[in-house]
Amino acid sequence: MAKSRNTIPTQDISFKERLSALKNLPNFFKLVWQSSSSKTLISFTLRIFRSAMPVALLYVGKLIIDQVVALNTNSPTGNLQELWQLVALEFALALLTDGLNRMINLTDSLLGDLFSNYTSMRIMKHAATLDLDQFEDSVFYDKLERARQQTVGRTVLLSQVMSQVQDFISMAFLLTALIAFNPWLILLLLLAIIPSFLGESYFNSKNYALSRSQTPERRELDYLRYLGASDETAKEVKIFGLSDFIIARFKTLSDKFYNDNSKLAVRRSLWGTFFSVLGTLGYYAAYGFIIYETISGKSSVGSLTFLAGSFRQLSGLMETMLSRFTIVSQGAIYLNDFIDFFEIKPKITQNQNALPFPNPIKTGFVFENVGFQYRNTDRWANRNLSFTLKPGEKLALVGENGAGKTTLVKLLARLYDPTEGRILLDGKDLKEYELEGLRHNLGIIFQDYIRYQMTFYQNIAVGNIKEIENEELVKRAAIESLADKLALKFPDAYQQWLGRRFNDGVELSGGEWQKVALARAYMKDAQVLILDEPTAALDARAEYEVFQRFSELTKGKSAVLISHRFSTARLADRILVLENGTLLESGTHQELLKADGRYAELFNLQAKGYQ
Ligand SMILES: Nc1ncnc2c1ncn2[C@@H]1O[C@H](COP(=O)(O)OP(=O)(O)OP(=O)(O)O)[C@@H](O)[C@H]1O
Repeated sequence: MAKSRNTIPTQDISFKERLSALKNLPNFFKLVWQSSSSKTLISFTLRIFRSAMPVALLYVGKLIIDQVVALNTNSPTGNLQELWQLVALEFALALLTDGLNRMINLTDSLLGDLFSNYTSMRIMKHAATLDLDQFEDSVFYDKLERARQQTVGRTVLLSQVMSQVQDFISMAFLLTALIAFNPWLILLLLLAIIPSFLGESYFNSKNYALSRSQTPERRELDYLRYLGASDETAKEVKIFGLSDFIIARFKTLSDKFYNDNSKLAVRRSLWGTFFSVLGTLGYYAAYGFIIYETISGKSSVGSLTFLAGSFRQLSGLMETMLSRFTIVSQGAIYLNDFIDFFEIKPKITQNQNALPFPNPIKTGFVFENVGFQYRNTDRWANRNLSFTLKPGEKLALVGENGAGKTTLVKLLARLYDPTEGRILLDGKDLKEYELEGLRHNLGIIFQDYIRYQMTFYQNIAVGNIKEIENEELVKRAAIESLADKLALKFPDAYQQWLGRRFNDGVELSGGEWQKVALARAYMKDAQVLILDEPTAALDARAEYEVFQRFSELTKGKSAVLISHRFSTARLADRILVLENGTLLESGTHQELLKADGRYAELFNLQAKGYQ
């Protein structure tokens, strides 16, 4: 399992790289704004008000203390009424601060949810445009996985950036006050904070590099978690007694994960403690200095509390802002993955002046020396394939496992484009036609069709989702594939939930699922019907009936049947025998038997089994 994985090297991210990643922030805010412009605006406005609160509170506090001292020393500036007014003002400011905090948290969390939903949808939308080939690339998959993580993780980035702006304004207020008193205090402040900032930024880049290098393992952990505890895998895991094997692999991986992470966390914590001591030292040096100035009569007691409070708050704010800067810039680096994902473009596209799919097809499909290699392999899944599929013709593809039958169908549907040679439709390259038209005109049921954990009705309607409201069509498709009898057995008839994943779902047998999947092929008025081993799970009677139906229903249409059962294949007008991706023989059942080649050999082998 581990061998097949691509490993991503642990790279350190330099300060410069992190700074340059900040250029992703405008794009990020564009997405936030698109998620909800009103909530973004509200959050921003609330934070501006909130940023003025610390200095206002401290200043009112200073005025209160000066009043108290004046009243105690019977100074002429003492005024009891003013004192109580100030206390009431401070009380109101405290209430307002609390209210603003709550409103900010609420807006951020709502905005975060909207952002997460919006970006999840954007990811699904973009993923749908990409090629099958791209999904089979593990580097792509890692990117998709990291982009997916962004949809949740980035909501934190959102409030972090907003808080940064808020703290910046608060800091400007406090700094003005501090500079007015003594600019040297600022120097002390910086000296106390810079080591802590450098430390934070160093460890954040280490964290990012580590977490990035762990993406393949994280995917494997998720997969193992799914294997070890899911309804779809439970049966086989039990029968083969795989649980210990899966858990052992999980443990090895998760232990390695834990060890790598904990080493870094411990180092980070030790250095963090050291830097925080430096910060505290800086604060007390400044505090001592302000006390000295007050004792020597250069400033009032109120000013002492104001300055000490400002200094403490400023040092706290700066520290938070600096360490938040590294979090924000790190978050911005993660955004690279997100933005990268959206920059992946599909290769299987259509031209601007693409031709509409012909209706009806006139001369049919022609494979001209078609060859295809899957990504990251030197093996040819198909090679030197030349044959035609005429309108109205029924073609059967036979051949041993791995002979290239399914690949041929995928090429026909342009899920992949040929590596060499070309496929023509009515004399023109398939690439010149509109993709949607092509896919709409092919009714394909793959052997690994999806068993949707949805209703029976929806399971059929997915064959032509535009017609989901067309009840008559769905029911007719069910009748045509012989799936309609299932509805009679279900308590909820067509609205019966299928599969066990959700409440009240009914599980079907393999053959029953196959009938449901077959109904999808009849949902569209496709010109070419392709069934990839459509009857493998059907019993003998059902198979016979399905094919009777199929022949009736596809009259005048082209059809491709992939089957390992020769009783099925022999019904075709022409049979293509594939071996190692190439065309070995072709002809009618009788012709091929007469030729006494591979087809005859395989046919007789199967017939013998029935004797
Ligand atoms: N997604 C893929 N990536 C890489 N190789 C693949 C992929 N799918 C199939 N192959 C390889 O391509 C070859 C042809 O596979 P294909 O699925 O076309 O065979 P098939 O004739 O349909 O087999 P079966 O009868 O078992 O369904 C096989 O050797 C297989 O290993």
